[in-house]
Amino acid sequence: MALIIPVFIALVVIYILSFYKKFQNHLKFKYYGSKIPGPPLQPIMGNTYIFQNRPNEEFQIVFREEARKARERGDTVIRFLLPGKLIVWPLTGKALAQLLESTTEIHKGSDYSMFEPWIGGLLLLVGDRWKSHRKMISPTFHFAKLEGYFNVFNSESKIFTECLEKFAESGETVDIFPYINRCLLDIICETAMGTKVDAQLNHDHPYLKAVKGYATLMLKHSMTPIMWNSFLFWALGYKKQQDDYLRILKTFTADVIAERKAALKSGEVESSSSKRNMNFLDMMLSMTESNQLSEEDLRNEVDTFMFGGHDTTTTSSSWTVWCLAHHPEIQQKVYEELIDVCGEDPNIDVTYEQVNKLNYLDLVMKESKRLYPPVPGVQRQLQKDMIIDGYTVPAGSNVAIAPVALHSNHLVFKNPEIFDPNRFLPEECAKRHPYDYVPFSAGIKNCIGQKFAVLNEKVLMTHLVRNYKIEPKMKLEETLPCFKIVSTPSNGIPVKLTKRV
Ligand code: HEM
Repeated sequence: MALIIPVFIALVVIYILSFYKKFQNHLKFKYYGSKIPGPPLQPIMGNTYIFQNRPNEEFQIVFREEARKARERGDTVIRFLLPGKLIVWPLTGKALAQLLESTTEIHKGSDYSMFEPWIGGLLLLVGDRWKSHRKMISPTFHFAKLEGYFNVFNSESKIFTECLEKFAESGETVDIFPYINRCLLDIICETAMGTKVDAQLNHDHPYLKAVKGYATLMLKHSMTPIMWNSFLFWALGYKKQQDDYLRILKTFTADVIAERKAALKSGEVESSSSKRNMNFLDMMLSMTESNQLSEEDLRNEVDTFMFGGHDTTTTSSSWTVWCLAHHPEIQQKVYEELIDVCGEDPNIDVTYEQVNKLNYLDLVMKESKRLYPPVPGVQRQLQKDMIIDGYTVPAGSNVAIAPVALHSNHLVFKNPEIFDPNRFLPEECAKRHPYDYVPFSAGIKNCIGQKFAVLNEKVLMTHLVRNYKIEPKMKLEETLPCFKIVSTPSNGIPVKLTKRV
């Protein structure tokens, strides 16, 4: 009993000190932030007003607009100041180079704290653990392995086109986004985990609903200072929401691991004897058996792959469909190339060699990722002060790799709002700084699944475009990329499909 009062006082002091630390940071960020160009600051809330009372789908427009104004002033960086948080966006590939080429500034930004209880794998790791995990996982994406995934890419893409057939027959509008989402979840589970989940046949898959809910909660957290206090986060009911989503997400991946372990143990499936031929999960399982990886590391990497491997590709493929729907002449050119390279039969499997010959589709997909970057931005939290284009950005600030701003640079991409695949012809690419276009980020923490993602999307497109003519059922600007972890379309991807004969 006698201890209660001192313990209580100690807790109060710790609580006040933690606020004091935050307050000190706030003053530091305010001091440096006010010297970096950016939108006007309000006394305490800084730039919070830019995001308040705005629907999410307007955020990307606002960011592009602020970046455009900054460029017109001749600035190459822009800052956003929130209470206790300084965010700096380099606006050109050149200004971004210092961050992307650093081998030490690879810590994810403070917004990723919400990610931690969900996916603690490669994406969030740093230091020696990151290096050793990256080395272990890289063979999953060896080109010979990628070729081996083609069976699954083809068979799941065929189920996808079959699921759409009823809409072509009835002429009814279909929001193609959830169809792509389920197909790509099936693909990542089967290729990387060796497990069939048949999400395409089970439309209410709880995992997909939980991913969506968690992403929305994360975004709300990053934009709402009141949620940054863990007590208020709990008291306002957000912690319960978070825990409910986490339970679904974690149970799903735990089940995938358990099923694969059981199937291997019973001899129902056989893992390859050579590491080069193993799928991602079998390779991770063999590393846990030899104690190179803990059970927790294994679960974290599976969670990372599951998320990284389907939500990004879904968003990317969906925007490519939207671009094709709105540009019939470009769609026709893609179709002609497909017939030329893959032949007349729309249901025949496509091969690795054929896909590598689809040069025009490649340009189209690159341009779609420019206009609608699937990951609009990632943030790094600086460990040390960094000078970016003459401005001191203090340690603890967040610096963004922001394709949403870089890809709309009118000084690099003329008329950036226009969809023009020819921007990616080799002679055009040669005129730009390599970091002016970074949908998969760059440097040592770049996307490990980039090649997988591109091949997967290409195979999906070959099946869709060979089978159907796609028309939009909304104006281009009536569905907009949200500013979430990925650029989800605000009103889906509503299209009309007509069976090609
Ligand atoms: C169009 C699809 C994709 C896009 C646009 C994309 C984009 C990105 C971006 C922007 C990063 C962050 C890099 C950074 O912090 O600098 C990243 C990292 C990562 N991505 Fe992807 N990604 C895609 C597909 C995939 C796929 C299919 C997988 C796995 C199968 C995957 C797995 C990962 C992993 C594990 C990381 C963390 C890498 C590390 O930190 O070492 N991604 N991705």
